[in-house]
Amino acid sequence: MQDRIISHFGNSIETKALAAEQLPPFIERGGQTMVNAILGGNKILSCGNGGSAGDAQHFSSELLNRFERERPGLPAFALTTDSSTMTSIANDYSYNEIFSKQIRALGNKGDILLAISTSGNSANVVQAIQAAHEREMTVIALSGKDGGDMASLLTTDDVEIRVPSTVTARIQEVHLLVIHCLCDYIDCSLFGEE
Ligand SMILES: O=C(CO)[C@@H](O)[C@H](O)[C@H](O)[C@H](O)COP(=O)(O)O
Ligand SMILES: [Zn+2]
Repeated sequence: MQDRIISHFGNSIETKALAAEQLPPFIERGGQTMVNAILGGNKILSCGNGGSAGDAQHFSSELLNRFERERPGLPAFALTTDSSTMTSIANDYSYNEIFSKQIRALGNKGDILLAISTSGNSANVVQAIQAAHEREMTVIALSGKDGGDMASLLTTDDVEIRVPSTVTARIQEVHLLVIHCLCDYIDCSLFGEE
C-alpha cells in the first residue's frame, strides 16, 4: 500500500503545481477584496460542509485569533460551529438553509462570504451565496471540479478561486493552502510585509 500512499503525495504535488500556475491572480483579488472589507469596518463570514467546514473554521480562527504574527484579532465568523442554531434550522426548515438563514440575520452590506465547496454543488452553500447577494455582500468562492451551481451564481464583483482538479481530497489540500495565502495577504496588507 505504500505505492498508493506515495501516489497520493505525487498527485497532491501535481495539483498544487497546476494551481500555482493558475490561481495566484484570483487569490490576490480575493485577498484584496477581504482587506478592503476589513478596512471598511466589515466582517467575513465563512461556510462549507465536511472537510470544508473545517476549512471555514480554520480561516475564521486565524483571523479572529492570529495567523503567524502578533496582531489584533480581525472580524471573521464561521457559520459552521453553532450546533444549536444549525440543528434547529435543519429541523424546523431545511438543512439547505443552515447557512443562508444565519447570513440573513448576521450579514450586512459590504461584508464578505467565503463559500467553500469542492464540487460547487452543496445546496446549503449555493443558498448561502444567494442570501449573501440579497444582503449586498461580496462572495469569495473556493471550489473545484467544474465550479458547479455556485459558479453560475457569481457576479463580476465576486471572486471564484477554482482548484484545477476533480478529486475532492486534492481540492481540499489546495483550499487549505489558499486559505493560508489569504491570511498572509491580509496580514501583509494591513500590518506590513515581514
Ligand atoms: O472531507 C471530505 C472528503 O475529503 C468530505 O467530508 C467532504 O467534505 C464531504 O463529502 C462534503 O459533503 C463534500 O461537499 P462539497 O465539498 O462538494 O461541498
Ligand atoms: Zn477531507
